[in-house]
Amino acid sequence: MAGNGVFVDIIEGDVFKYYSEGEWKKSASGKSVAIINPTTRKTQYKVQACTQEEVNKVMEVAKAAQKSWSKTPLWKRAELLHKAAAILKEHKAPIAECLVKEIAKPAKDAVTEVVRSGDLVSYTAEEGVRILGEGKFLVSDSFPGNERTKYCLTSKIPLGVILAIPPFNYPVNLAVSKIAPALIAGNSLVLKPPTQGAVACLHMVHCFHLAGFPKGLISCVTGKGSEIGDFLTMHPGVHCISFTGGDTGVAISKKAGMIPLQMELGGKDACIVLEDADLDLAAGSIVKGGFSYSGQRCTAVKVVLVMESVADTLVEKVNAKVAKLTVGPPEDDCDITPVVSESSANFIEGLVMDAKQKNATFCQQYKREGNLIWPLLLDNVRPDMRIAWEEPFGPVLPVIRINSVEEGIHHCNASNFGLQGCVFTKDINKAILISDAMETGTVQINSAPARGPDHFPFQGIKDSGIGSQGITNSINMMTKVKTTVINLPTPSYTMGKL
Ligand SMILES: NC(=O)C1=CN([C@@H]2O[C@H](COP(=O)(O)OP(=O)(O)OC[C@H]3O[C@@H](n4cnc5c(N)ncnc54)[C@H](OP(=O)(O)O)[C@@H]3O)[C@@H](O)[C@H]2O)C=CC1
Ligand SMILES: O=C(O)[C@H](O)COP(=O)(O)O
Repeated sequence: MAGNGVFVDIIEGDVFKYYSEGEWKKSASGKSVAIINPTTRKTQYKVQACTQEEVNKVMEVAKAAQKSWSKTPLWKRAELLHKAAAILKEHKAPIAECLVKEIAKPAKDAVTEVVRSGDLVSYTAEEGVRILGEGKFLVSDSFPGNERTKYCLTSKIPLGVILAIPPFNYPVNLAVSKIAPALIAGNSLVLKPPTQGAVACLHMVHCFHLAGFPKGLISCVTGKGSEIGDFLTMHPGVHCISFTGGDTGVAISKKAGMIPLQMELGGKDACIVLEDADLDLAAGSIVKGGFSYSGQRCTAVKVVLVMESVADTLVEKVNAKVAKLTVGPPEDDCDITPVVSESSANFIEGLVMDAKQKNATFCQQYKREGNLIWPLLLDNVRPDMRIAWEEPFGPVLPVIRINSVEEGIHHCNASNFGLQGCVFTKDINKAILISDAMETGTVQINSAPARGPDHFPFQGIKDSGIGSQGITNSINMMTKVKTTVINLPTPSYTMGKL
């Protein structure tokens, strides 16, 4: 159970503590933030509402801890990360329980998230040892006008203090995808977890604490993003921000100082289905891609663009699969569980009502109880409907019928987002042409969009983000190239020559 066993230190009374200077602390604010269980809509947990002074302290100790951590041998950093990964996996049950209660993630998926996170940490340790152990060696005489008098050695050095802000939907996995690269690269890390998902994050941080990382190297401050977010992101002690979430990221990028930003934001991933597609494969992928975790994935299929000639058959196949989805509480491991908050459910309902008013075809009856929304496929959606462009982040999927591939690509590229997309066809040549034409960070051929496996590059263009994630890219992003140039008095290849 949350806050029990090895986790007993992280809670006092009914409020979870925050983590600073290697210790679990109560905030001087005396205030707490409630975490509402999306299923019961009652307060499940409480976390500290940290103050600006506490943020200042965390930044100060992060700076000092980073100095000695950057001198810690790479293999030792890797060893600690492997240890943390093992502890995390060992305690997957209580952490997964938090995910069930805080964000209504289906029970099995919650366990998968924790195990995947442990694997991500281990892989990052190994990748870090490999890529940070390598540098470049350049000689000067390859550039016009130079003799061979300069030897240039490059290596990668840490940035300093990394601020990590993950979203609610993968609070543990999208936190460690920032923490592990930051640490292996020699940085310190300040985590601001999402409010929904904060308690799962605090448990995860305790696993790093148990692994024995130096004091102050990792900190975790809790509080509402709307209250402490700006103070954190504009803090002069931060040298890099790694953020995953919605439009908040766009606002952060406008306010942050001259520091590297890694932004993974929203998406409206399109699924283009051609006449020659394997329609069973497409239907299965659309249901999995559109409805897993109730559509609350940035990489969810968020609009289907299907050729008119196969649309009836595809819609029929998708509907047959939608009918089999189980709907209910996450504890029962249902496919469709309550969405994260009442405001999110209201937003989704707004999109559905707009589509209804504009005469979309409802393949199922719209049904909602509290935050639980039954899966809904909307056929014959047209571009004047909001659902054609906005991301519901819920179990509602629009189908737009198209008469040409160009029409599909045009719709995809007219979006403000450009995260992922997918195309279903048996013609690989066509698939490649479509992939090149789609303005998205990734295109999947004959499968639904997905971030994983976690070592693949993951990036969005336009409003979907800045930079690229994936283990290797994140490690590189959290480092800076340092060069040392050896200047020779005479060209190095002269000795021994006549
Ligand atoms: N491209 C990607 O990889 C992913 C994108 N997303 C996108 O994220 C959205 C849903 O996630 P959600 O968590 O609701 O996104 P939000 O943008 O609302 O929140 C993300 C994080 O930002 C914090 N935050 C809120 N306000 C501020 C602020 N002013 N300064 C700094 N941090 C702040 C939140 O804290 P708090 O919870 O306390 O408000 C949370 O930790 C969707 O749009 C989705 O597409 C989600 C996952 C992956
Ligand atoms: O937040 C998200 O939606 C994730 O980045 C998606 O991850 P997945 O595609 O591996 O589920």
